[in-house]
Amino acid sequence: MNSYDIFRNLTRGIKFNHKKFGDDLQRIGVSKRDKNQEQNIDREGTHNLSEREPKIESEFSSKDFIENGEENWNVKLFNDRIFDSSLNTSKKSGKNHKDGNSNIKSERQKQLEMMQQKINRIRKLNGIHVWGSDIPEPLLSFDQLVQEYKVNEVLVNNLINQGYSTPMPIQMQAWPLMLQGREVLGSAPTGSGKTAAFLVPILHQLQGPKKKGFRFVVLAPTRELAKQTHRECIRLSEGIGLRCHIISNVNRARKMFGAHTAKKFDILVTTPNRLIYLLQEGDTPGIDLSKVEWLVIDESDRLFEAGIRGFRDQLAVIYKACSNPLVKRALFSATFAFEVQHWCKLNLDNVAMVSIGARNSASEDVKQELLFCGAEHGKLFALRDILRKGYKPPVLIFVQTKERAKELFKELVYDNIMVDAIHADRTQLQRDKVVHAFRERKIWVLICTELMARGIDFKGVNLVINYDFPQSVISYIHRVGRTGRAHHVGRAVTFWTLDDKPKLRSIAQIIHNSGHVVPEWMLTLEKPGKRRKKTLQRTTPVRGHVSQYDVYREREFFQKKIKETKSRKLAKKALRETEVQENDASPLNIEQPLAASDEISTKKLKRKHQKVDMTQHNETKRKKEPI
Ligand SMILES: Nc1ncnc2c1ncn2[C@@H]1O[C@H](COP(=O)(O)OP(=O)(O)OP(=O)(O)O)[C@@H](O)[C@H]1O
Repeated sequence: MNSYDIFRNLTRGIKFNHKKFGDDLQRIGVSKRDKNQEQNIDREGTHNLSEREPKIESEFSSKDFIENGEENWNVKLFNDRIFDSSLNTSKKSGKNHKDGNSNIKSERQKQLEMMQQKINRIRKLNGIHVWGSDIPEPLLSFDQLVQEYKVNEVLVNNLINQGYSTPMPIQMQAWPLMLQGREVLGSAPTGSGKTAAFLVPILHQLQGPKKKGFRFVVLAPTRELAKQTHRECIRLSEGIGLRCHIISNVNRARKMFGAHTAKKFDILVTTPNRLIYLLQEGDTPGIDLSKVEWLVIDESDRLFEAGIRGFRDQLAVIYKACSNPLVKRALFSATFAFEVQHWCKLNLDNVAMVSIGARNSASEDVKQELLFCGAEHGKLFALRDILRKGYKPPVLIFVQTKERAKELFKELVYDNIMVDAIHADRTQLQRDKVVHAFRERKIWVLICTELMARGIDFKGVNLVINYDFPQSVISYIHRVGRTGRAHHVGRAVTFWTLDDKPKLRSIAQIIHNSGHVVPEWMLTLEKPGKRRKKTLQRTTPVRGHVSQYDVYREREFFQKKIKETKSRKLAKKALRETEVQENDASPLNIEQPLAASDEISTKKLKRKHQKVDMTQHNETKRKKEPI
């Protein structure tokens, strides 16, 4: 239910003076009643706004918003719908309307219609899809920020100093919405400026430092992304005086944010885990979030995931800690989960949803291809082949696990390539150094795990190689999105083997949808059933070793183990046999009659001993013989 629904329910049965409130009623979609309606209403004695009002949820449902992400999706605004519907209801009312049609469509309505058409055109041109009530017009230039929304000029200059000349589509629509204080769910392709889309309006609204404590919190799924957002925040707020902090060490942060010192800061960028640690450890929370005015969840679908990978439980604790009743929330991501959308509709106040381009699609600026490598060891040949033919650094290579990252690193480090690896086993300091060196172009090829798949903005990555096939479509979109950012062109090559065939169709479809060529048969592969799809999403194929050398080494290791265990078993057996022999020789056994089975086993033993004696005899004989 949005604010207009609430308004409609509250005003049920109330008659409005159309002369006085004409403009407002028109804005929320109540057309001037004709005579028939007037009579009906009088008879019923009510003025049921909700019945007259087109329900946006049913006409322009969230499903439309999500599913009609295709190009032919006709963006219809809430106001547009209302306007059309007011005309439609008048048309339906028959004769009276025919005469009065020209009166209803007043000059002002015509102007409104034209304006609306213009807005629709802008949105269509930029692939902007919106859902919600009363969505403002998109901004087209930075000047509009200053002139219409009175945004701090220092902030706008900081944008220009970054080399930005015009707003990106997500910024065009998210800026006016957030500047009006609206809660937003924003989705736009990778590398399309979502960070600035939420930073600019909030930095403006904070109105400089206020010594109140944290008023703006940004949550990011990884430390690397939090660091990047923190840096961007400092860059954009330069000259405004806002103090931005990132939690790198929780113990230091605890001392820093104690009840008094926390007042020094305005903005906090962190991962949910670190914040939770501060909120829950000890008797009193190590951080006060009661003054938070804006809470932004970046990579929202990742943070909303349930289970060990997700942060859903942590988010609940953080929401609770942001106890300011006026706190506003905004969620952004390149990929869109129905669950997040559903949550937003239920929990956010008059939420506005903005989506750029088709839902869950890879960036069109990335040239994507699939490369069949046969089996696991074929990948290393393929990779060396790509690197040998010539490549333009920086290059990112994604692998499935940290073990594989280490193995691949060992392989490439001797190939005369400036290569390094980043994964969860490396210390924070090492990770920071690697990221820094990669940004500085001291490292040409960076091997990484899923850790670096989301949000990280390395300028000018030319090539992304999915050495291991991604676990899901979502993972694919984020991984290849590390290149082709901010309208630069990039390339992504995805290796696949027969083990990856079950997931091939979905990834091929994504590549096909973004306008790149994939073999036709891949698109017609059988779709997995619902249950299979779920298990596929959760599991990854067990991959062998990266290098053939490791395979041999492992085989040798196991063969040695098997030999060892065999010889151990034999030794044990021999020991047991000697024990039996000793027992046989004991006077106790001579006295006692043997059981039938014992008799057989002793017979067997004797035969074996005889055999052993014979072989020993033969060997000694052979030794004595001249060669
Ligand atoms: N208006 C703009 N004009 C030009 N470049 C911009 C603009 N806004 C942001 N950028 C640049 O675009 C790049 C990508 O921005 P950002 O990291 O915010 O993308 P994103 O949409 O958050 O990507 P991801 O989904 O991968 O997190 C950055 O290098 C940023 O500096």
